[in-house]
Amino acid sequence: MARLTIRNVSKTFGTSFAVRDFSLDVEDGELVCLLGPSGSGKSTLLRMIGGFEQPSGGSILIDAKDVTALPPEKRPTGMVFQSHALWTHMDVFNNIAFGLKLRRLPKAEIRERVENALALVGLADYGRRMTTQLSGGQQQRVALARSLVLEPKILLLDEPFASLDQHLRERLREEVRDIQQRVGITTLFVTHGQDEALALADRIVVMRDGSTEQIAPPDIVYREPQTEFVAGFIGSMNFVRTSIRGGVSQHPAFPVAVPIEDGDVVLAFRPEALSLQPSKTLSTAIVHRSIDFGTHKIVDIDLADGTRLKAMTAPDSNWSKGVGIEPRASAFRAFRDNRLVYQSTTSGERHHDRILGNA
Ligand SMILES: Nc1ncnc2c1ncn2[C@@H]1O[C@H](COP(=O)(O)OP(=O)(O)OP(=O)(O)O)[C@@H](O)[C@H]1O
Repeated sequence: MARLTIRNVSKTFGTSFAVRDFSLDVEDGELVCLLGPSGSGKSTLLRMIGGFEQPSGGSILIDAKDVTALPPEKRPTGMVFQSHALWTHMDVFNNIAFGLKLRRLPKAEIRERVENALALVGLADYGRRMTTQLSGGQQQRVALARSLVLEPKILLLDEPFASLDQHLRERLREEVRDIQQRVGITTLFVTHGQDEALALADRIVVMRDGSTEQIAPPDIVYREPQTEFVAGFIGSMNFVRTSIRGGVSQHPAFPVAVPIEDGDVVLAFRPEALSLQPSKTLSTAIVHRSIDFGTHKIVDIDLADGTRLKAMTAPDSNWSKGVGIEPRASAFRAFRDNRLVYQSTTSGERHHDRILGNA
């Protein structure tokens, strides 16, 4: 078990920042996902923690010990990469045993630890197979076992399942979560898949351009995005551009109260927060298409100004052509220059409005 502290870490390549003034504390046994689009600095950050890249500034501590200047082999970290890089001339057993042999451990101990690691990743009978005779998923399990057998304090996973198909990826991430909890190992997991992060993480760090946009548990990142970027990156979100005058949105379909300073904002709300009505209500939209997911329908509608929105409706509902939309029933958030400036929440019959302190 170990605690990881990242303090004001930056990394520049030439004149551009890959990671910018990044700080994070990861608790004992916690699984944190670094989530962000391609190029947001996730891998660079992970490689700096593993010692494969040297920070341009800042420090990295494991259990309060500064490891910033240590090479990878001197750090208590284990890293699993996207491409597993197993040795093809060795069988599975020897791939996993390799690091233990370098440490000159007694043979009997090596055998026991390798067998335990194989059992942990569900490959108990695969020790004598050559790695070329394994499926992609099995190869990634061997890569994971090869890391875990060295009993690192911190496990670093860089998109380990990116090359696998969706079904296998989902199964393996459940397994990783299971193993991670059984072993209780502090873990950082890099992904650009929001589903993966939502399913796996104790906390998610949403990254963009080398900086943190939000650090929070998955449900909070989903329900309370702090920036427009996070709102758009996690889950399905509707955005409506409008301007606020005298505390009221000027958009004809969304004349909602937004008690903030005059100016342009983006209103954001989930498909499940938009209710459709028969078209006799105030504002109307045109149904573009409707997709039946069995448990619910997602209805794409177009507003008069061309804005396309998604509404989640009951599976037995049937919307076509013109519909009314009910803005008062929407729980929305307002963003200005990417920052959250206002949120409204609906609970039952009562409508609560809350102005944020920093609005
Ligand atoms: N060795 C390098 N030399 C120059 N620039 C680099 C190097 N490694 C990374 N970068 C740049 O740093 C930025 C962050 O890259 P990084 O690989 O950390 O992003 P990422 O979020 O992991 O992306 P992906 O999901 O595509 O792997 C990118 O702009 C990338 O081009």
